[in-house]
Amino acid sequence: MKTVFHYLRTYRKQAICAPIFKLLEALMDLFVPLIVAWIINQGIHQHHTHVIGQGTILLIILAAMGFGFSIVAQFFAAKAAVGTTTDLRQAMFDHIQSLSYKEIDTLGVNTLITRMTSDMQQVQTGINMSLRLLLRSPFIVFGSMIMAFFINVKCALIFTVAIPVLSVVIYVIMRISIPLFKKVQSHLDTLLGMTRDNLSGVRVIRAFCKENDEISSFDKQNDIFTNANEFLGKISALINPFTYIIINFAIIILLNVGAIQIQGGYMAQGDMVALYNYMAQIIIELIKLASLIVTIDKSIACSQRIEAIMDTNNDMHYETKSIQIQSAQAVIFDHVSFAYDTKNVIHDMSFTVSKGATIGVIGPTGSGKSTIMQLMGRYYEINQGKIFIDGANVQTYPREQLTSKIGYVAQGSVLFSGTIRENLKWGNPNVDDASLWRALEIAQAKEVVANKPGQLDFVLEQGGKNLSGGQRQRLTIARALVKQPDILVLDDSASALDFKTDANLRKALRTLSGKMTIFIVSQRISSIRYANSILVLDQGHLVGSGTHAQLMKNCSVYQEIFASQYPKEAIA
Ligand SMILES: Nc1ncnc2c1ncn2[C@@H]1O[C@H](COP(=O)(O)OP(=O)(O)OP(=O)(O)O)[C@@H](O)[C@H]1O
Repeated sequence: MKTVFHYLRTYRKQAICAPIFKLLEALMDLFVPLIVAWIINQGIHQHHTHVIGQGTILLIILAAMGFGFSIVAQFFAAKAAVGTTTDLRQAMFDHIQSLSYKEIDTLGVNTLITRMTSDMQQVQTGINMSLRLLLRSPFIVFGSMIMAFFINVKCALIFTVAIPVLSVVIYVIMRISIPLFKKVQSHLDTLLGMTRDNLSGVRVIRAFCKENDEISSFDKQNDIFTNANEFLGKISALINPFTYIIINFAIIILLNVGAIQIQGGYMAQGDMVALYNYMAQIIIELIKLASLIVTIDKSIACSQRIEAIMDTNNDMHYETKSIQIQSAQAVIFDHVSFAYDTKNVIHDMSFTVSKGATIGVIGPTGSGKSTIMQLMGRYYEINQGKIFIDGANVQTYPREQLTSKIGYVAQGSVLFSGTIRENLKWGNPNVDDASLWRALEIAQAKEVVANKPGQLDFVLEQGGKNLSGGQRQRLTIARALVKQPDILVLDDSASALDFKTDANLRKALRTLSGKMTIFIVSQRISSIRYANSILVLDQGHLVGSGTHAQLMKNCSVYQEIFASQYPKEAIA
């Protein structure tokens, strides 16, 4: 809860005013039974008609004042709740941006989305309700008890027994339901993840006729979520019947004791009505308190889930002072080993890449090609060895300086909703249109954009889904080029291009040779054949490096890949 309180502090004034106005409203409510008793005892019983008139006017004034106080309290509570969660949501978003790939992998995207949306909404409701009702309900409950003592001590003793019993019941139910709610939210994470995977992979699902399988596994997860939610609902719903039983039992005793007191002449009939009204007020407040407790339960569970994200810190530390570097070597891997979890996926890897060279990276699926590309940008921290970019250890770079050096085009082409121009300018907001067209030309995307209505102003839908796979790949390559990085990494990012476009792309990239160090990760020999040097990976080991001709002589893995793609040439 400390994180929520931290952000609530900004709205301190509103957070203090809301309960104060709510208590003023409650105070009005507490006077009502006394005035009713006065009307009955003095006005009706003693036939003082003017008391009835005065009492009625007083009741109207109290109601109007209570209404006014209630509206002001609602205004302050809403302002504090919405303001706090807006700030917290922004802080959480900023914090997630600062997390490393490893932390995001560990947490999972689905839970991050649930925590930013549904959990945050729950916290907002919790703050709003707490500010208005958390003090009001106990104030009315204890206020009614104190008023009861002023009216009749014997009858008031019934209140002193009923209220602690009620408090214990509510506390026990609360203790049971908080952990249950956490479970429900984690089921919601899973359900959301399934929905997300299903919707983003809808084409694949249909292509494999897997709709029925998907529907049945969604049904299963939906049932688990529903059952957990129903169970939580049942436990929470126990609060009302239990509190009603206790209160009604207390009312029966009150009526009995009250009747004896009236018959003995120790209490007026109007006082009995007032006592009954106080008991009724206690019921209403306890019902509110019960639903408030359920809401607070949920908010506490949700705020703990939000806090867990805010407490997750990026274990990578970046230098803040930019470094001056100049080296003939663009990249050096010096005995690098790396594991995503416990098992190494990169083993004692060493290689050196000269500036301006074009390097091909090839190897079977899962051999570690993408991993070593990501290690260069320090997306993950290595376990052993050192990586140097431009002669400096990646761990000595400020984050922005390292990021600006590397233009990484990942396997999956990620584009965002917005115009093509906005997407291309991600890496360099100050670039002019002429430079954008140059980058598009090299990336073989010039025609794609030229043929779209509005050209650079053509609006891409979410994920760029109004483009073909190959068109998306070309735009992501152009986006990386716009950044004018020292090192360009094309991580299997030409896989959706036809052979002719792929060949044209490589030809255009050659014009950058000498100015930019280029890594081309590919499964196709044709894409990397003419690179200055080729790195061959197998099961996380560097099993060969050199030109195509050298590897054809001395690298069996490379020979095998070649033979699988050019069977005729391999035999010859
Ligand atoms: N985020 C991750 N968490 C855990 N393991 C991972 C992660 N990413 C990759 N791996 C594992 O690391 C190994 C190397 O994966 P990597 O993606 O680097 O291979 P690759 O050679 O690029 O494969 P491909 O050609 O299929 O893209 C694989 O065994 C893979 O399962």
